[in-house]
Amino acid sequence: MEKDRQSVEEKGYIKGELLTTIFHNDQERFSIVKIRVQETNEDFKETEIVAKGYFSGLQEQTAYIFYGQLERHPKFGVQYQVNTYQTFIPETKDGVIAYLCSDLFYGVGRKTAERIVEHLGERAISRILDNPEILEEVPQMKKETREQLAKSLQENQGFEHIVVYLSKYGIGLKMAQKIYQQYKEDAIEVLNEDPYRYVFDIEGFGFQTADDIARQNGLSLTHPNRIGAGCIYVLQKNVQNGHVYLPLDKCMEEMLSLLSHESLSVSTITDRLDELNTDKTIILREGKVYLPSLYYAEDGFASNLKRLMDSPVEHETTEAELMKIIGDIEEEETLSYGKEQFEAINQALHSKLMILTGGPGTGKTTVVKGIIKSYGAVHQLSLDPDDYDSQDEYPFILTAPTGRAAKRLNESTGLPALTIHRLLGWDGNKGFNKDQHEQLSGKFLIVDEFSMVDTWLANHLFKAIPDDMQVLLVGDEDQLPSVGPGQVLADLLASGHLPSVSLHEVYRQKEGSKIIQLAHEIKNGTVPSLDNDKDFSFIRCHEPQMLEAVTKIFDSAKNKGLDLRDIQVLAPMYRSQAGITAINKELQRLINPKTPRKREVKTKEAVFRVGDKVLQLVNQPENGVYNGDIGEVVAIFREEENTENVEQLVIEFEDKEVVYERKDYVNIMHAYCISIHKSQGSEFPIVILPVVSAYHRMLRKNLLYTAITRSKESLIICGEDEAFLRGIRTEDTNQRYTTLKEQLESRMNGQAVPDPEEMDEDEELSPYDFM
Ligand SMILES: Nc1ncnc2c1ncn2[C@@H]1O[C@H](COP(=O)(O)OP(=O)(O)OP(=O)(O)O)[C@@H](O)[C@H]1O
Repeated sequence: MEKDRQSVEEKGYIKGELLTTIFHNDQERFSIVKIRVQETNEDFKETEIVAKGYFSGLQEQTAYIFYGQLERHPKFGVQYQVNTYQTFIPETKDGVIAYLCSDLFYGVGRKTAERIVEHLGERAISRILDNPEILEEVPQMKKETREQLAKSLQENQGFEHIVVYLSKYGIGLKMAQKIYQQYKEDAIEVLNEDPYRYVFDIEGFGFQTADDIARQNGLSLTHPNRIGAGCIYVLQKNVQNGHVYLPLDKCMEEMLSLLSHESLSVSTITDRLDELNTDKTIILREGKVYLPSLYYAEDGFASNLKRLMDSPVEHETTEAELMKIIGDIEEEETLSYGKEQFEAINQALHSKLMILTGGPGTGKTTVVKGIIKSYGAVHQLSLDPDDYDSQDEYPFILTAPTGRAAKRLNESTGLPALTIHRLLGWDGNKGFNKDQHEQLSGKFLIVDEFSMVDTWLANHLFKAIPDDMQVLLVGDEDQLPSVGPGQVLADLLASGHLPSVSLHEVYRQKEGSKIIQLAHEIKNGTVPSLDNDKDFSFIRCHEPQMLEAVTKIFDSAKNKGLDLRDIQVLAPMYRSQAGITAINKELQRLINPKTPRKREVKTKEAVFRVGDKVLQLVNQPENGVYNGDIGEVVAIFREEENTENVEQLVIEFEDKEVVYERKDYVNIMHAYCISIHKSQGSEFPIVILPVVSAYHRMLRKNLLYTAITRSKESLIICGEDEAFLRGIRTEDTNQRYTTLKEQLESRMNGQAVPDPEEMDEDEELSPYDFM
């Protein structure tokens, strides 16, 4: 600290609190920010100043010391050009209060922080660290808050030192937190020894930052750690694009471009890749480079598929008895199953594992119900969950990858359904409770929306399926593949090793649905007519008129008395004049404008108001909310209005209310308009779909098909015919690199001899260790 103080006095500096970020370019890490000046040795008298420079991870409401020089901009006046900066650790009364009520300390709001300083003085932090019981002198502090604060302070003591150190390299508070969590007090030692380890161990730590630090520390550009980190970085980037592996030559090409240095040859990189493969940092097999988590996930999934396929099916009914059972169900349901549907029911009862596919309205749900009923009848099992208890568990497990898809499955079958994460007991930190050691209990598992399941989740799910369970995978292979890596459903179908039935005949069309007709025309590659119909309209407009068109349509739907949650705008991309961000802003202005009485909170990206429709962006099993859940802001509490003394935003989801604090606001966004990718697994009564040529990079057949099949009652496309027609003719040519088909093939042909060493490794590895 002494050394830092000296440098403060020697160099020009401004110490101050960051008020807002005016501009930020993520790629270049360049920001323009506004600072409230607290102290400076520069010739500057104003209380606020605009500073610009290359920062990463700056936090609003945090104090920094910026080193740089004043500049006079001809248009914007005096600005501060920042060369370096660091987070400021408080030593004054106000500083200690601000620090104590920052996001670092849960449950301490401004009032509590003020009381602490009032009773313990400016040296409060060191006094608490010396003797945590001193907090008992502070009135109105709950025992848990006192204990939590003392514990966090102890943790953060080491943390403060690391924050200051890392900030020299432009590493912000948030990233510093992640780094500290991983290495604790060894963080600095790791950084000095090998900054590239951060790329391996810390999610989101960029190769470029590690490279900058390594250069400053004088590490050679041909250092083996640099090549290793470059490889991991290239693989991680490709996993984000859905690939399970990278062909060696492609990996090499990307690494050469990333590491660009004249003395780095193909042979140096090849040698290094061999070493990385030997110590299992990567897996290199037959010219393919994998991250270990994905190699073992694919391998584990294929092994478990084979294990299940080799287990016998318990089914002792004669064909005649089965015919009778299905006939009785037809009578009960007052329908007659089509040929494909009958085949699907019959085959599912005889198969250990079966895939059921089909477009909208082909009767997938009808068949699922038929399968459950006939399985119940064959095995004389009641379908009523009330007839079971913890000793004798419910035999049917119905599950889906998202909360909304699970809810739909529950509504359409009338049986209990839950998300795969919940089924497997995911608790976020420790991973899944259910696995090969503690498997699921039940007799028949049905997984809906299987096209959304990625390689990692498929591996976890199948590990937990016991030998005596039958499995039905239901999906639509024409929809977008999973957001995570792999194309599990497509690969399983392409392998031809699993029994599968595809339903083609459309039943809902008989009720005259243009939406379903359009979906099937897209699927079959025929040119659809875009004439308006009772459940379909095409409103012609171009990009500049899009915001106006969407808001008008939205408004008129709302004026017809429809619930906000029933009208959904779906768009392919965030940025563009008619992108998701712009549409959300415009719809918020129309639907939920600012009023003097309406409470709101501001973040860097958005303003959230009471009444806003919002989307959850990540899985938070601890709160029971999952990526893709849609809710409404129902209350905003100021910090002085609750016992926790922190600002709170309350969001109501379908069956629960969840409280968000400022640090959680990054996990939500407005949901008037959401991306088509995020809408997978959900359905909405009314879908408004903007399609203009400005989206051309994204417009693909599977994307538009997914969007259209989200609408249940009414679909309104607005935009350009040509853009839409071109989009549905454009196949997604971004083939994902996967080896599931081959893995399965070799096992089914009896060629696979699993390496026992690798199998052991599989036991220890959790894919999420690598995320
Ligand atoms: N064999 C049949 N005879 C008469 N009606 C049927 C038959 N099969 C399905 N239907 C009806 O067709 C409609 C669509 O069926 P279902 O909901 O099962 O299809 P789906 O493939 O699950 O559709 P989506 O994917 O759009 O939810 C329903 O109203 C259903 O009752």
